[in-house]
Amino acid sequence: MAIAWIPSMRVVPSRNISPFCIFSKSIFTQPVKSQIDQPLYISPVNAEPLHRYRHSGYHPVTLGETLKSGRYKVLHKLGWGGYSTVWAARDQRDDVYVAVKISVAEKDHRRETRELETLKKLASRHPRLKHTVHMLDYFDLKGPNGSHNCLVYELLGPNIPDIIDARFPHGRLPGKLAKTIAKQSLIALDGLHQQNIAHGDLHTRNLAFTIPCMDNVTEEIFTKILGKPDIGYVRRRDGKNLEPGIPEYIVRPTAYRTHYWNLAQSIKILDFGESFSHTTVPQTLHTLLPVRAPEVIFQDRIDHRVDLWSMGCMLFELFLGQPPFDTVMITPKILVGQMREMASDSLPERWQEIWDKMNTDDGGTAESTGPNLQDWLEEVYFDSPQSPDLTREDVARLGQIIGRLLLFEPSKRASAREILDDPWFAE
Ligand SMILES: Nc1ncnc2c1ncn2[C@@H]1O[C@H](COP(=O)(O)OP(=O)(O)OP(=O)(O)O)[C@@H](O)[C@H]1O
Repeated sequence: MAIAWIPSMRVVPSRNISPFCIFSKSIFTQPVKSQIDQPLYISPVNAEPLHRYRHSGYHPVTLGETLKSGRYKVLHKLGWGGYSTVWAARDQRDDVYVAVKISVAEKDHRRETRELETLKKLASRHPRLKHTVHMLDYFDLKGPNGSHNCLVYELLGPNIPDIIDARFPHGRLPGKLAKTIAKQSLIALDGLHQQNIAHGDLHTRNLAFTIPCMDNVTEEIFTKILGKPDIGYVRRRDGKNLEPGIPEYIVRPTAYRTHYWNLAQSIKILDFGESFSHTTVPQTLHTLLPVRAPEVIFQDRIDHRVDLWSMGCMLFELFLGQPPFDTVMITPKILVGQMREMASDSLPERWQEIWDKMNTDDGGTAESTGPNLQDWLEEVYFDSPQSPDLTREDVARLGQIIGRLLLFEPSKRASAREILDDPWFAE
């Protein structure tokens, strides 16, 4: 059955939309009396789309339920993505708190297989990589929407955008913290590349802070630290019972009470759903569009150096608080137009024909007239309402470093190790 989803706080008449609505319990929105009196549909903010709870979609989870024959007790929601919902749980066998990622039940398990293979490879490495999430267990879960692969990870904290939202109102990390995070992500990437693993989807949402160990605190205190779960009940408008695949309620991911820990903690890279090695190079890569390497867009051969382009974009965002390329309404053509301004080299001859076709297909041309990388960095950094804590020289050197990564030609990009060896990172 089709269930509509409205990705905002907009309120619209339900007649043409959905047999379901979400009744707020204080929570996603202020309670709206007319939700009940009139047919309104209000969507929660920052929660997974309800319509994906169907055959081959998400698994409906109830707080307090246990998974894997009573072993993992679900306590809170940590996040969600296009392919999974992720839950904080107590491992009742080993007495530790963990994160359980429950994948959608698509028939094509290629993505989960890739993630699992990479994580197994990383788990077998001793010592384990310090800045890469550790997988602790995995299992299959059968539910009303199909069979789901579940990966159990060490519990991590908020990701970079979460921390910026919670702690840095001007949208930018302090320079020193940005440098620490940049260094740690480069160490992680260097370690992955040395293992012949490409991440394939590096962006700031996939960098999470480690948190202090909470294994000895009670479930009650644990839930307090994560914040009381924010729940919106799902009801059928016609009053009939929900189908088994639809969750009784949707939980909004924890907003983490970030004042409980300091940010001197380190970060780890997560989400290996797009990872590959030279033996499993994927046909297509679904890297987030604004950090997608040009060779992916031009459907050329790809290798681990796609990560170096994404790392260039990520460094830009870490220090400046915004990505180098537009994230709104972006299309591959607009993106390549912007890349041509920022990249330190010109578009390789072998892609010229595809580029010309991109431009003639819809009439317009995307030759951009924006600033180059160095001008753009300075403009974004020094025109911000946040007072600068990097000097003009720092910003110039950062620009040089990013310029060694944002190169169309993958073979010219500096490796993660070479960037780490730049004296600016040693200072
Ligand atoms: N180990 C963990 N500890 C805490 N939170 C986690 C952990 N793993 C994932 N999360 C949270 O869950 C969210 C979704 O996880 P992940 O990105 O792995 O899922 P996905 O379905 O592959 O997402 P995407 O659509 O971005 O590829 C993350 O952004 C993060 O907030």
